[in-house]
Order: sequence, then structure tokens, then C-alpha cells
Amino acid sequence: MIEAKGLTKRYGRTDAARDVTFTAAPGRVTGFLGLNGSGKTTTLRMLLGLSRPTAGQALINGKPYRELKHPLRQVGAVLEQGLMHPGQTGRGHLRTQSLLCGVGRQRGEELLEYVGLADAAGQRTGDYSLGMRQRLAVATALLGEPSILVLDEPANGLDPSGMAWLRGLLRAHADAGGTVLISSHLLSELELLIDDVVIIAGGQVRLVAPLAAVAGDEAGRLRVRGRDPHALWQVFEQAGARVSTDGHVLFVEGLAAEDAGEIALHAGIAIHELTAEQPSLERTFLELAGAAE
Ligand SMILES: Nc1ncnc2c1ncn2[C@@H]1O[C@H](COP(=O)(O)OP(=O)(O)OP(=O)(O)O)[C@@H](O)[C@H]1O
Repeated sequence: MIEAKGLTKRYGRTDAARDVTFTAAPGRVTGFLGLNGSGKTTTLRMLLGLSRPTAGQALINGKPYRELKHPLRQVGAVLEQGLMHPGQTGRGHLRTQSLLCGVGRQRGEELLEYVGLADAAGQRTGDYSLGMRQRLAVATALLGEPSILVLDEPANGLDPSGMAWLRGLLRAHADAGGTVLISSHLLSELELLIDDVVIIAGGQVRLVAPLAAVAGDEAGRLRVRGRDPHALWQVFEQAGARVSTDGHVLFVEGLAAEDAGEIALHAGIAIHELTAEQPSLERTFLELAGAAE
């Protein structure tokens, strides 16, 4: 369990984070979303004891990070890149980190396999691609078998298959009862993964909610206006779509825009408007994340 309680960090006259309050719960993946410069890294650094809050409290399993007995066994973090020596091999890096963590060598070997770096274990990390360094950072975070994982923009440098791999790994971690807090400036990166969403803008939390509550059920809806709304309604329903209206516009669910256009053409009904609405979560994110702009 991670708790941010009124976390505030002031740099000079700016509040990089102001009264940030949210919880990341066990068994769930919490997405921490905000545009660049919104205060995500500042908040995560306070949660991980890397920076002292100006006000408020950051608790990991009920305690400030610095008071945890075996912090690396409770929290694994993937922060900025480059915390590995470029001359060290991937295997060497994990061996050094295992010592710090107090775990045996074998754990590092298992993790090299688990993150898909077994074949590259003998290469210098300086020769690793960005994606390989991210995989090694994830392996490092997992060394102490922590129940809590905190990842700051881990998608940077990962290609789509790398991102799919990471999603699988984090989902499995949460499903096994772990807590995952992951930040991103792109909703699309997290949408398929997260259970809860926290949106931050201008250093302030704008939304804390289960994803399902925000995503709504109107995702993928079409707005349609045409010369004969009743006839349109009928042909769309005959094609298996669900149709509703606010009196002016037909809202059509279950059809792609192309199909709706073709169906109307075949029925000989002139279309005046045909728009695919943005899924509501994307809309909410853009509205809230841009609030401080
Ligand atoms: N050490 C610092 N000294 C002064 N200002 C800082 C410091 N660290 C962060 N800031 C400022 O605080 C604000 C929030 O920065 P932060 O890095 O937390 O944002 P972020 O959401 O992580 O952004 P990004 O996605 O770009 O990493 C920014 O305006 C930044 O310039």
C-alpha cells in the first residue's frame, strides 16, 4: 500500500507538487498520469524517500520510506535510466545490486531469464539499447521480491512488444497481490493496464478514480446526423448497432464509422454528420491534464 497524504514540494516560489493525496492499493495497478512537468517525478521521489516533502506525508506500508527496515524488499523502483555503470555487464550489475539487497546470486540469474536478457547477460550495459536497459532496471527493482513496484515513465524506450511484455509482468504482479504505481504522460500507454487512475496537473491532483468509473460505457460511440433520422435509426439497428438520441443527434454504438457510412449509402439516406467520439477517458484526461496549461 502506498499513501500520499497532502504531499507538497516547493522549489523556490513554485510548488512542483501541492497537497497531493492518493492511495495505490494492493492487488491493483494505479496509473499516475500527467503531462510533462506536471509533478509526477517530484511526487514519486518523495514516496521513495529520495526527496523530503515540504509538507505532507509519504507512506509505504504505513511508514515513511526512510523508516522501512528492509526497503529494497518492500519497494522496487524503476526511475530514470543510467543508474547502471556502462562498463559493467548486465549480469555484473545484478550481482552488485544483489549484494546491496541481501539476496543470493541465483536471484539475479533467474531475473535475467524472467526479463528476457539471459542472452545479453554478458554484454556491457553501455552497449544495451534503451529497451534493454529498461528491462534490466525492472529486473533490479524485482531483486528483493518487493510487494510494491513504483515505475516512472517505464515505457520510454520500450517498443510495442516490450510494452506488452511489461504490461503482462505488472498485471501478474498485481494479480498476485502486489501494489503497482506507474507514471506516464500518455494515457494510451496505460489504458490497457491500469485499474485506478490518478491525474495530476500543475502539481495538483485533479482526479482519483477507478478506471472503470472514468472510462464509462460510451467509448467508441458515433455521432450521426442525417436527412431521415428514423430511417437511419432502423438501418443501424438492423445492422446490430445500439442507437440512442438526445433529440438532435443519433448516438450509435457497435459500428465502425466506415460501416455506418456504407449502411447509410446503401439505404439511400444523406448523412450530414458522422463523427467517431473520443473515448471518454481520453477526453477526461486531456481536459484535466491540460487544466493547468
Ligand atoms: N530540483 C528542482 N528544482 C526546481 N524545480 C524543479 C525541480 N524538480 C522539478 N522541478 C519543477 O517542478 C515541476 C514538476 O516537475 P516533475 O519533474 O515532477 O514533472 P513530471 O510530471 O515528472 O514531468 P516529466 O514527465 O517531464 O518528467 C516542473 O515545473 C519542474 O521544472
